[in-house]
Amino acid sequence: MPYRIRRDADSNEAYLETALSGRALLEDPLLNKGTAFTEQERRVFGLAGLLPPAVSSEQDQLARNYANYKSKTTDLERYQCLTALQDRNETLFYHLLSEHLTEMVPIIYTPVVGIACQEYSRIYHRPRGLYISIDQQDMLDELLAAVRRDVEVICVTDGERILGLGDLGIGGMGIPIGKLSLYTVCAGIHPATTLPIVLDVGTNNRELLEDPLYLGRRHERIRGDRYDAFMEAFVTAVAKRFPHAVLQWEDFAKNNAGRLLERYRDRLCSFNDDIQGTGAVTLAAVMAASAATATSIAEQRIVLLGAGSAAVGIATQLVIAMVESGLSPDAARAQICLIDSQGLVHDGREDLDAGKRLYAQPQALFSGSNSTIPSLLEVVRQVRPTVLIGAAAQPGAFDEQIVREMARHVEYPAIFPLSNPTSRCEALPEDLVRWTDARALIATGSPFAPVEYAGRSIPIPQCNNAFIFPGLGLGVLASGAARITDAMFVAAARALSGLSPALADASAPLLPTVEQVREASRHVALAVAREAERADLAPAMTDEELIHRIDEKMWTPRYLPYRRAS
Ligand SMILES: NC(=O)c1ccc[n+]([C@@H]2O[C@H](COP(=O)([O-])OP(=O)(O)OC[C@H]3O[C@@H](n4cnc5c(N)ncnc54)[C@H](O)[C@@H]3O)[C@@H](O)[C@H]2O)c1
Ligand SMILES: O=C(O)C[C@H](O)C(=O)O
Ligand SMILES: [Mn+2]
Repeated sequence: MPYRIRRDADSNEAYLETALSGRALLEDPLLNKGTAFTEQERRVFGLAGLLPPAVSSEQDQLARNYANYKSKTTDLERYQCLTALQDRNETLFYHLLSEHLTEMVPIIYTPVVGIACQEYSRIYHRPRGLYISIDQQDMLDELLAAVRRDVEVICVTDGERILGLGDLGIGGMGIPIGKLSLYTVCAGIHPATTLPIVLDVGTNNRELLEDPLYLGRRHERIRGDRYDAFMEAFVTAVAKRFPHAVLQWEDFAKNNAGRLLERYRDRLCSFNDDIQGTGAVTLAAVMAASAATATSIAEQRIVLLGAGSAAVGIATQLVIAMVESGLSPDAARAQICLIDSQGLVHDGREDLDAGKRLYAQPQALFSGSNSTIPSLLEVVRQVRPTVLIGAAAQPGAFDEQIVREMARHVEYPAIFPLSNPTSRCEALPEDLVRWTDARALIATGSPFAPVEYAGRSIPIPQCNNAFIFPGLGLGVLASGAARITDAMFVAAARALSGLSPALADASAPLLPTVEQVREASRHVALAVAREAERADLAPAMTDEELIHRIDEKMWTPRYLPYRRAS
């Protein structure tokens, strides 16, 4: 690390000590304060002449950067404006974000990060994190060593399933960058300790392969043994260089997502966010909906559109929670219907993988159906679900007929179109409100403005794994947990659902707002740490000790005075 945080012996005030000076100091985004360097700091660090003469306060800089942001006319320009700030001054970037969460999180995260990934090779201006190609397998140790920082959280993708947008190759790098920014925004993890990585194994996206500006390797995706050997070498190198880091797998295509999770979950502290993080936030929303309707989770009849990473992750955690509330695993699974691109997952189908087969409904139950594989509408008609969840990236899939059919049988239908970005969402909240006369309990994957209906303004909560993974990582790091388990995600879900505004007022949103996410992450972290201890994966600590460790890890982005290291 090129710096240390110390405390003054007399005043006990924190200060930052660094040996960097001149341009090198201004060019390190973790250290740069730009025009806020004081006269004295400018003298001590050799900055004279390198900055305009006026000294700005942090507030002046916030005002200047916010005005600059406000002058942009498109979302992509807003994204570029914010990432440019991140690349020159991280403290100011996070300070500005923390004051405009509702406005800016949708820019650096879903939905706008999706456009940024699609346009990655056109808007590229500066590298961030690590880009590792499959032909660099024998250099992995070297590449990780060059990071020269103590990394605590890694987020890695191979770019094959970026949100609901498909294979974006190297452009997928926008996702690990955005996810790690959220670790800092939502849980205070210091940006110096995070590392985004894209593993470039090629792309099958024709448009990218033919784009002269494309920045990734220009070949089809490499699969099979060579892919697996590369992943194995990657994990081995990570475990050697950063043995205590949390490794988050993100936006891998379905087949690889599940396999990598299973292969590595017991080898190092790793989890798959699309499977487990999504499972937990959705479980929290279902728990809150159960409480709001004075029912138990074991009574819910759940229909999931999609049977991929997100859907299977959601189903897995619903089953754990239903079993905890008294059902047998078989009885719990019987209450969950998965629907994939062919239709209902049922036991008459021969095309099911092991993950789906577990949830196969008896085909005989659906004998009234017109087709051998019942459609979503037919399933809704037959099952009369209390909860309808979308994770299939099929915009408009929850159409008026389906939603009205569901709402005929259930007083407060819970409907969660979770697919991202907004362009992939299964239904628009304003339609859901209208079709159900505002009875629907709604939560969406991407953010939506409140819906105005019958003289009311109905806020739409966001059901996004961002309410889970930052707090989970924080809890793992604070407790020193050795592994990450499904039970930790269920604990996280329980903690999050405990903060649901709907517990006190059944008509309130099912989940907290993004403005409350830092507090939510703190609760999630404590619950995760407690579960780690219960499972003997972390040393025993009092609540007080744990909370102290969690709070100590939560960085608040503010400038410190600087002193020169001697
Ligand atoms: N809100 C969140 O926190 C969150 C988290 C993870 C994923 N997601 C979103 O969920 C979506 C799916 O992600 P995933 O990782 O599960 O992807 P995936 O590729 O693993 O799964 C997609 C699933 O959709 C099914 N599908 C495709 N077309 C269909 C159709 N016409 N009808 C029914 N099913 C169809 C596929 O068969 C597959 O089972 C993405 O849009 C992603 O952004 C949201
Ligand atoms: O990135 C998000 O907004 C959530 C999720 O991880 C996704 O892949 O859609
Ligand atoms: Mn994801």
